[in-house]
Amino acid sequence: MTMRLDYLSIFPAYFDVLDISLLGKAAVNGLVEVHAHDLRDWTHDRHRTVDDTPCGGGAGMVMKPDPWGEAFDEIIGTEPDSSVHVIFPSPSGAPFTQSAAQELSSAVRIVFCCGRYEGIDHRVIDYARSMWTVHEVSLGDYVLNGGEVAALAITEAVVRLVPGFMGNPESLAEESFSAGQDGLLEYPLFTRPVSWRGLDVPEVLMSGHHGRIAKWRRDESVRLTCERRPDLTDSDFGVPH
Ligand SMILES: Nc1ccc2ncsc2c1
Repeated sequence: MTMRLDYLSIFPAYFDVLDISLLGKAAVNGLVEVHAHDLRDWTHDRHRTVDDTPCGGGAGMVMKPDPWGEAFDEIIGTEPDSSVHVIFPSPSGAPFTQSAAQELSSAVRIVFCCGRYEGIDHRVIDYARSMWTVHEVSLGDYVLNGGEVAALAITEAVVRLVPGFMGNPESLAEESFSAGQDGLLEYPLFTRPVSWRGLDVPEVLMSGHHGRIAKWRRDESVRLTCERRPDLTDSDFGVPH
């Protein structure tokens, strides 16, 4: 199954980066198909206008609904289809999580709508909700200049989970937030040399004792999660098992 990814933006060149690295390889292998579109291609005035002043006043500009609607008609179609996932990155969206990435990794089509200015006329999102499966998602409590960087981050989080993308899928099971880690943060990692600038690899990792190594890793994951992400822990995690 090929996953089709579409990106609607006034800066479509942001998505040229998807031609390199693993993502580029996935496109070559037919795992994913990437299409970036310039929203201004669906404007009809000399200045290719995509924004206007906000109704009700206020600072900044709002993205007009018309270009989005015409772009949707051409790129996605005019018939409702719940199998199409439309993502609006937004500071006011729901937090994007690893489980959301996992769910999206089985999608056949994902369309990223990258807003700029103060945002997109809300009727665009309402219309999309009437037609497709819409996700308004935030990457964190900070504001970027537009949705493009967020769309790239979400793309990487999702595509790396597509079956066949990662050479060694077993490595996914041990990552932070993965089910294999019980949603905990990943333990610290080490490799050779054993001693480096006076800093040594923890002895337990060189012991060859798999039970002790597994316990050390679990304890470290619980410790790190309790220290850095108490929001991810519940009463059970507080006590290393
Ligand atoms: N459209 C837009 C603007 C800012 C921003 N910051 C994080 S996601 C996002 C999306």
